[in-house]
Parts: sequence; C-alpha cells; structure tokens
Amino acid sequence: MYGVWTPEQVRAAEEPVLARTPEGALMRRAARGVAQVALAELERRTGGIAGRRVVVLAGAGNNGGDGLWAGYELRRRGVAVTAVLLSPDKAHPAGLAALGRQKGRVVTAVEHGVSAVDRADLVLDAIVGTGARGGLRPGAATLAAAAATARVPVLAVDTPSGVDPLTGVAADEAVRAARTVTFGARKPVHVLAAPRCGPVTLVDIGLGPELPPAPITVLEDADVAARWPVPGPFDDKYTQGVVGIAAGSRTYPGAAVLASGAAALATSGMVRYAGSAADEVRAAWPEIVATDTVGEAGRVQAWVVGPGLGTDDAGAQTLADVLDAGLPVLADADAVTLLGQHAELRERARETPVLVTPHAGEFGRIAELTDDRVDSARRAAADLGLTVLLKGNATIVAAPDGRVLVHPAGSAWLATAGSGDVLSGVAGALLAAGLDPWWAGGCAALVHARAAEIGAGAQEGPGSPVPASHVQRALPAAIRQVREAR
Ligand SMILES: NC(=O)C1=CN([C@@H]2O[C@H](COP(=O)(O)OP(=O)(O)OC[C@H]3O[C@@H](n4cnc5c(N)ncnc54)[C@H](O)[C@@H]3O)[C@@H](O)[C@H]2O)[C@@H](O)CC1
Ligand SMILES: [K+]
Repeated sequence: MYGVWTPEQVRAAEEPVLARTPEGALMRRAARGVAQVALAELERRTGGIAGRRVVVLAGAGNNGGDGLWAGYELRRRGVAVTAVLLSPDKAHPAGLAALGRQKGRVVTAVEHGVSAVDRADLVLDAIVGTGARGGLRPGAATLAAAAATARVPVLAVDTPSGVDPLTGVAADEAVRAARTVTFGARKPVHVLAAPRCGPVTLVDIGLGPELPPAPITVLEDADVAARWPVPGPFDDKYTQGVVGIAAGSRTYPGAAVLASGAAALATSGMVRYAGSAADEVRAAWPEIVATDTVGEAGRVQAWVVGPGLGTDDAGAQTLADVLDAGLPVLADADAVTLLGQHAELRERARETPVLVTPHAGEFGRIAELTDDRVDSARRAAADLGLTVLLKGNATIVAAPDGRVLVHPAGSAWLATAGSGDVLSGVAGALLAAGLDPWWAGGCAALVHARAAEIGAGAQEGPGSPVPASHVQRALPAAIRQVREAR
C-alpha cells in the first residue's frame, strides 16, 4: 500500500526541507527527476535523445521553474528545447537564466508555441502544479489542445494542468498526460484522475520525515492477497463465514443471481440466499442454499441486502430484519435508497457494522456529494456512523473513524449494468469471512476492477465490453492474479 497527501500537507512538509537545504536545491532535484523520465520517454518513443525536440510549457510559478530547469538538463544532453513562457514577466528567473546559458530557445507568443508543439517529440506540461486555481487560461488551453491534436505525448510536471490537484476534477481543456512525474509525495489527483495522469513516477525530494500520517491509502495486490480468506486444513463450510444474500425480486431476479454467484466465487465456504428469486438462484448456482425469507435463511455471519430488492414496504421490512440481526451488513442499491428515505433505518444502521455501496446518484440520497468526493465520503461515513464505498472510476472507501482508501480502476469497463451486484456479493462474502467493512470494501473493489480488466481482455490489448455476468465469471482469475503477489 502507499499513501497520498494533500497539496497543503505537501507544502507544509516542504517548508522545513526548504529551510535546511541550499536555495534552489529542491527544485533542481525535482527537475533532474523530470529530465530523467523525459529522456527515457524520448529514447523509448523515438529511439534516441540528441536532436529530439522537447517543448516546455512554463507557467508563472515554481511548477514553471521545474519545467525550465528540466529544459536546462535536457539541453545538456543535446535535446533541442523550446520553452513557451505563458507569463513572460513571471517566468522563474533562475530556471530561465539556466536554460538561456544552454542556448535553449524561448518563445512567448502562443502561435509560435503552437508551431513548436506541432513538431515536438515530447511536451513538458509545467503550466501549473499544486498552486493551481481553476481551469486553464486561454493561452495554456490552446497549447494543451495543440499537443492533443498533434498527438504529441505530454509529460506532466507534478500534476496535469487544468485538473484540480486536490479533487481530480478536470476542466474539458485540461491536459491529458501520457505520464506524470511528481515530487515528495503522491497527491489526490494521481489516484482520483489516474487516466489523466498516466503512470506516475515519484521523485524523492526528502519530504518523508516531514509528512504526517497519510490521509488517503491506496491498496496494492499484496495487501489484498494478505487478507483474502483462504481455507486452512481444519476449516469446514461454516468456519469460513456464511454470507446471506437478501436481494432480487420477481421483477429483478438477475441482481440476486449476480450477487449470490459473486459471493460463491469470492470465498470458499457457504452462501445462503433469501428472497423471491430463490428458483432462479438455485437454477444458476446449485451450491447456494435458497429460501424465500430472511427469517427462514438459517445462520449467517454477514448479510448483503439491496440489489433488486425494491423500495416498497416489503423491502424496508427486509432491510430492518437484516439490520436487527446484529451482524455485519452490506447495503447496496435499493437498500441505500431505503436508508435515505427512513430515519429509523439509519438509526438501526448505526448499531451494527455496515458497508454501504452507493454510486454517485444513490450517494446523494444519504448525504451531500460535492466535487471533493473524498471529503464527501469521509463526512458521510462520520455523520452516518457507517463505512461508505462511493463507486466511480476511482472508488473511495471511508470508515467512520476517518480512514480513507481510494482504488483507481485500471479500466472503465466496469461501467456496465449489474456490475454493482457483483461487487456487493464479493464484499459481503469478505464481511462474512471477518474482514472489517473498510478492508472488505477495499479488497472487493480491487478484485472487482481486476475481474473487469480480465473479462474485457484489457491486460492483453485494448479490450472489449464485458457484461456483469462475465465480470462475475472472471472473479476466480482475478483472485488468483492478486494472490500471486503474496
Ligand atoms: N516549493 C518548492 O521548492 C518546490 C516546489 N515544487 C514545484 O512547485 C509547484 C508549486 O509551485 P507554486 O506554489 O509556485 O504554484 P504553481 O507553479 O503550481 O502555480 C502558481 C502560479 O501559477 C499561476 N496560476 C494559478 N492557477 C493558474 C491557472 N489555472 N492557469 C494559469 N496560471 C495559473 C499563479 O498565478 C501562480 O503564479 C509544485 O507543483 C512543484 O511543481 C518542486 O519544484 C519541488 C520543490
Ligand atoms: K503541471
């Protein structure tokens, strides 16, 4: 796992390091890191370095300074560097002087910048970094668009300009980077807007000892592998945790089949189903014990409730029964809507460990969703006293005690009907196996996204659409792949 820190925390950590290092040393180190990645990128894309053309889009602040100093390093290796100054009077003086000493070319008119970008092998986006306010200004936007139109790869310095470093919200004209080099610590943008950043390289500038505990955690395969429930020689079907699924209805039996089947594939042990789609579940999954009601279901260690349940009185009663069982509960889909509608269900949900898994629309029924998705999820978890998994290309899991993890999906193929039902079955099975809701949500999100990648064939090539039943089918392969990281 690794940590992510806010721009404000990174700035605060920089202060003491800046104070005890010679002036400009930190920026030089950052710039050397950028140059190194740029050189590797040139070599990989063009087979050489000397004479290759790099354009530095340099803004007014220290981010522009990083870019100009990186341009200086690249000139020393024989690269043809053109710097486009977006605010000529505010360009970083030392960086600009250094580039001048190496006979780097400097232009200030946007149209000259555009023609340089058109012929470039690589563009360095040093327009703005963590000091960014709002979207790109017109000149910067024109240059970013020119790089996109000419299909020139962009290496973002610290953060892709035009994307909010804290929230990852991107204006249309924002830079879409092929790669990003960041300094000191990863920032939220790198995981909340991962597709805008490309692969991220972290350059150490000595901030480590100055950083507070990370406010955001990102899980990696090894973390999930270490917690994924695996039977031991003395286990039987009961000892590994039995999960109950209260989902589906006569109108939506598919949700029941997707959630129960996913639970059966996620862990060994046992799955019980309770609801009006019992026949369909039995037909698809003969190993699942299916009954018509929660009362008849027998003992379980956790409940999944909600997918395809309906939001009528019967649905509300099922949710109430499940919450009153005093067991961990995964509440998804209609259960989220019901929690939004009934204050007394929200009160009952405080009394038992609950993982609630809304998409953005459902989230709005239980709490306020702002552009700052991490902050919204963290507040909702604290206010409601339950763990919130907010779905999206970057999934956020926030526990009431303040822990937050983000899982950036490797692809967007999960944006398909029924994929949420699969996630609920996986996470519910992990709750039954004894994982706390935060870990259950994080581990399920990672494996679920991996199953979509595998199902879509996105690890071997560009991929193709993958319906939810195929995501479900790819779960065993995803679990095996993740467990290999042990
Ligand atoms: N403090 C340091 O010594 C270090 C800072 N580093 C770099 O410094 C950056 C932060 O520098 P700053 O705090 O100077 O801030 P930035 O350089 O990110 O941006 C601030 C400047 O850009 C302008 N600006 C803000 N929003 C804009 C927009 N939407 N469009 C166009 N211009 C805009 C502002 O007027 C201001 O002059 C980091 O991202 C990193 O790249 C690194 O060099 C590491 C060391
Ligand atoms: K940038």
